[in-house]
Amino acid sequence: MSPQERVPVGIVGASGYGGIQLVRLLLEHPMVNITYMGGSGSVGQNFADLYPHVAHAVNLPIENLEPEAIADRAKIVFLSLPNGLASKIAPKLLAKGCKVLDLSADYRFTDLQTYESWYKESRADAEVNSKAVYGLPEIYRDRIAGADLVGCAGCYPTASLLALQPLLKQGLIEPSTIIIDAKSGTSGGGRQPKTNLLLAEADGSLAAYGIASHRHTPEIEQICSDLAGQEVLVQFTPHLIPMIRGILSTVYAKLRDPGLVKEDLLTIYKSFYRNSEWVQVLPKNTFPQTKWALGTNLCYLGVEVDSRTGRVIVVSAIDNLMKGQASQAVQCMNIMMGWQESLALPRLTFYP
Ligand SMILES: NC(=O)C1=CN([C@@H]2O[C@H](COP(=O)(O)OP(=O)(O)OC[C@H]3O[C@@H](n4cnc5c(N)ncnc54)[C@H](OP(=O)(O)O)[C@@H]3O)[C@@H](O)[C@H]2O)C=CC1
Ligand SMILES: CC(=O)N[C@@H](CCC(=O)OP(=O)(O)O)C(=O)O
Repeated sequence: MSPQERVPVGIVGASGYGGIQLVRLLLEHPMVNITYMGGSGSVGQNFADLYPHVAHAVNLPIENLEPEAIADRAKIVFLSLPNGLASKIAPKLLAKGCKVLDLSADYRFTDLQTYESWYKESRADAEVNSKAVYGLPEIYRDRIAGADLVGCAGCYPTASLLALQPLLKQGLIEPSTIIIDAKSGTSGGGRQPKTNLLLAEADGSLAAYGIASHRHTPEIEQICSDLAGQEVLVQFTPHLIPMIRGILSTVYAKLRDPGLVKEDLLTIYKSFYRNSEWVQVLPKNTFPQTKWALGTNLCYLGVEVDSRTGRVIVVSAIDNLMKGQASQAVQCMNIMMGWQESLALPRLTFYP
């Protein structure tokens, strides 16, 4: 297919970490052609000025956010912007017939009051929001297939929900006992300078943050409640780890049947994810490392049971910029467009 025959795609927030990962993936995608890049501080520069190492592959200007102009040039638009901006642009893009994938949190919540109270932003797009689908294909593939607007899942929620899904769907745990202990590399904080992400501040140190208050808590709870068919509250504690990319999420919960052993759980997990090529359930006594997932769309899961405490423990590893962000958005696009789901999605790490 020549570039002119491919579907034109726009990336808004192209200069950021999500933006450059989207560029990398979409340049390798056989069905799309990047025709528009948008931003704010980088407007007027060329993408290749910001990332000279990709100048041989792409050299588009970064332009102002003008929904009418974007819709004239693109049929699919990725919004990779700080929270609170997508909800101002997406309704206009949708009205012009675009399909929209938002990488921020704006379209992840079915209940806008929850979004407003956790994100301290008021919203005037309830009707549009009601049509958004949560972008985690291993949970909502069928809904994504019919959607025009996808609110791609957050990074910590992706790792944690893929670990929890079989347990909640099959009623294997007491939902009120869920504890999620998660660690992220510093790229999770984005490319904009922040003091706590400086090498001199983050290197050689490990710290919890957002304890009992992180904004991913209600997102995880919303999907857990849907999976369990009852209201679920979780204890979620994220940590900043002195490395660049990757998330490791360790999930704990009490088993309803204390007689279950790890072999039972492994059989359940392998069967549950047998048709999910992006979720790799590891063999007995094997637990994931974040470096295995780097640069890939994979989520690795390791499963254990502590018969002494009656708890199941699931360890989940993803690349926060890939399955936690950009490649998951491309996976959602493939499903929305009815294309082969794996198009342009890396399955092998570049790490040794
Ligand atoms: N980093 C991660 O691990 C993950 C991030 N996300 C979410 O994805 C979104 C993007 O994150 P990330 O790529 O890390 O962020 P970055 O900080 O790296 O990039 C943000 C982008 O937004 C653009 N931007 C900022 N303000 C405006 C504005 N007012 N108008 C237009 N463009 C603007 C910037 O453009 P410019 O340089 O031109 O100002 C930049 O391209 C966020 O909502 C984040 O929460 C989701 C999952 C994981
Ligand atoms: C290390 C770090 O700062 N991580 C970010 C989460 C990453 C992110 O951008 O969150 P979304 O997945 O919701 O977009 C944070 O804790 O807010």
